[in-house]
Amino acid sequence: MAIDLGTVNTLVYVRDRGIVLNEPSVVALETLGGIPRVRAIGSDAKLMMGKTPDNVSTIRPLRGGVIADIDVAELMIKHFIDKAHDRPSRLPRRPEIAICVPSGSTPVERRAIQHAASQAGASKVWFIEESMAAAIGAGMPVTEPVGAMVVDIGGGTTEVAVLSLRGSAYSTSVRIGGDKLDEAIALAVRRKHNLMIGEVTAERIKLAIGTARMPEDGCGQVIRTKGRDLVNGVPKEIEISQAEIAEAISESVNQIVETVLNALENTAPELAADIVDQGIVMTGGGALLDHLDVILSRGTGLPVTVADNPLLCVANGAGRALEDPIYKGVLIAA
Ligand SMILES: Nc1ncnc2c1ncn2[C@@H]1O[C@H](COP(=O)(O)OP(=O)(O)OP(=O)(O)O)[C@@H](O)[C@H]1O
Repeated sequence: MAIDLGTVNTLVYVRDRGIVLNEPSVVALETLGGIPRVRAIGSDAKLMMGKTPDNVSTIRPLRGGVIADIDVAELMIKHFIDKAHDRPSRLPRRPEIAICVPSGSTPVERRAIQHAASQAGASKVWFIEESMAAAIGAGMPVTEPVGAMVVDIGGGTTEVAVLSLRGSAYSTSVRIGGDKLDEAIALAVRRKHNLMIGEVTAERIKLAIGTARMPEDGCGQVIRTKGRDLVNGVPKEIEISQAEIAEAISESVNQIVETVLNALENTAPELAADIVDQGIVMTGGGALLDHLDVILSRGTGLPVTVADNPLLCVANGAGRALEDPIYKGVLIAA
């Protein structure tokens, strides 16, 4: 079994069956008589975000590429492993589990993750770097003596790595991902339209009309969105254009391009030459942002491709690393 423990989504991969679980990394806690208990985890908890009464809170235990709430993260991991077990399967009772962790996680956090996996029945726990898993999942030649650059844009972080011979020749991570784009959209709507919107609405706008490039006609598509008027406090509906979104997220997009340029500058010449031939591969949900590949290609002067099913690359790659002996060495024993 392999788990992609993401800031926004958690995926569980099971040998011979592929991805059996793909749910938001969200937990809803309800406090009754001063004692908190779990109300919902995953998709059900996400539906409650921003709509809870005072005694219920929705928590995203991973934020910005780090584990913000270890106890809740542990609960969530155990729940997802149990749920994957519940589905009819030929899962061994005590599987080996490879977990893909945020690169910024500390030894204490990794121990907590290991503890949660062991509690849920893992016979052995392995860790795998997110960018390595992403590259394997994208089908990149990570076992060969060829430099391969992967840019994994998740919810909390963007990980950039140059991989060769099952190892990482250079890697870096910045706390810019889908969440930052959503925040930038919410801020722009507040500043320009005096309208307060929640993070779920901001993400919905991004998924509907988000783009990394200014529309050629200067405005692009327009959608209507609702929120609370900051002046008189009542609900209101406004129209927002693709150009406004492109402008709002441009700073974050530029930072992603800068991070990749920085990585290229720090890459050994022979590996850099391979990247010129092979190009850059983007993975993670952020890779689906309209025209981001074009902007990155323009900024670096290199070919850029988006992996097939970029949201699934990390989980598929971690699963493959566990099953295929060719990847021996990329897993780190917990
Ligand atoms: N079509 C799309 N356009 C733009 N962004 C998208 C699209 N589809 C998904 N996303 C964004 O991708 C992000 C989730 O990606 P992913 O599941 O790869 O992240 P994660 O693995 O949970 O995060 P991390 O790797 O930082 O821990 C969310 O911010 C989501 O809004």
